[in-house]
Amino acid sequence: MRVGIVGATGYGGAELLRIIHSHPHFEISSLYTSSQQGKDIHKHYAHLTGIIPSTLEEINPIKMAQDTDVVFLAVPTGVASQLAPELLSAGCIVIDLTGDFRIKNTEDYEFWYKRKAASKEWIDKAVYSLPELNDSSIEGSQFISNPGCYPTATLLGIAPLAKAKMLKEGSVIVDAKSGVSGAGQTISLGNIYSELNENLKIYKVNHHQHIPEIEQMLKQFDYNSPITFQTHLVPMTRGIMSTIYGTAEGNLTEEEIWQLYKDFYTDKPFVRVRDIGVFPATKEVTASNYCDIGISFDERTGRVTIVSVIDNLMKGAAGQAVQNANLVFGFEETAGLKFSPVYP
Ligand SMILES: NC(=O)C1=CN([C@@H]2O[C@H](COP(=O)(O)OP(=O)(O)OC[C@H]3O[C@@H](n4cnc5c(N)ncnc54)[C@H](OP(=O)(O)O)[C@@H]3O)[C@@H](O)[C@H]2O)C=CC1
Ligand SMILES: CC(=O)N[C@@H](CCC(=O)OP(=O)(O)O)C(=O)O
Repeated sequence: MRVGIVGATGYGGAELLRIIHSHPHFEISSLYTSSQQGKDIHKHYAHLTGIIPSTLEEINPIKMAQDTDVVFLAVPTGVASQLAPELLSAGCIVIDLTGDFRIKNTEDYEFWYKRKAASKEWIDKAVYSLPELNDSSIEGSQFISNPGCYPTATLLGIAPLAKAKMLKEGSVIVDAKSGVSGAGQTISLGNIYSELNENLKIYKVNHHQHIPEIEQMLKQFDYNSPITFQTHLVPMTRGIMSTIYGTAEGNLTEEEIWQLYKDFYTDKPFVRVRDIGVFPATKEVTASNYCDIGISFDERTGRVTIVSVIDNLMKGAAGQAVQNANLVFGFEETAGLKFSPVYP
């Protein structure tokens, strides 16, 4: 299958290139840019020298539909709302990594993202796919909305308890932390070395744009309360740790809660539930598509602590996008994604 990538010069795009380069069923066909037409990709990314010889092309939906079988959009949020409908109308299959089509309620999108929503017609056509939590097959879908990085880690951490209706309404608090590549390659004052090094910062307090995405999915599990969700920037390149607190209902023991998680993810190749009392670190999933989960139940307080880690560029973005593309084309879910984490 011929793959086109829009935003190949960004971090998500670079990670897509790394995966697709050795994918058994996909091949890199065309790379598209809004600012570097005619340049070779290795002029932007020297690490790709001699590996991926490809010249960046201008974005032209009609030609893209002819030249590719699937297009990944690794562009800033706000860009896909215009671009995706043009590509879809031209006949492309689109996997969108941005936030533009995840939130089904346009008022919610505009409130949290502070920008105009995409057209409702296309939002309704977009299939939001966090593969481990999908109720039905996405094979044959034309338009996939790939989940956000924090929602992926958080929802995989909460889902088994929430779906089992064992989380007390109003009790969920999420304390999440991300490496700096989560902000992409765009330069900003907050992301320069002297601001980040030996520093820990909370940001977007009570206003993070991923809150409605998480709550939208929790509603599908019949958990209807708002959540408290905070995000922190950590001086590391990759990784997200989402630490989730919630009050457990149903008088289960720690072992029973752990078993619930083991059973829930038993046939899910990318989710690894750790043994009781063992908690994952971000480095243990670096550069892989795994989400690792650790669980503890405090009988004194009745609260469960769940720790969920991912690589934001992999399971949080490009890895999950390829996992979704595999499912759309009916390939093995793990095709091209079987590599182990890079450690140390
Ligand atoms: N980084 C992460 O961990 C995650 C990112 N995402 C989402 O994935 C998307 C890509 O993120 P990321 O790779 O980090 O971002 P980057 O800022 O690293 O890259 C974005 C790329 O988009 C291209 N671009 C910019 N403006 C336009 C435009 N008007 N039209 C077309 N292309 C444009 C640029 O390439 P060029 O100038 O060559 O066109 C740029 O390289 C974002 O929507 C982000 O929210 C989702 C989950 C996690
Ligand atoms: C570290 C960091 O800045 N992370 C970004 C993740 C943004 C992202 O992935 O945006 P969408 O999924 O909403 O498009 C943030 O917290 O906004």
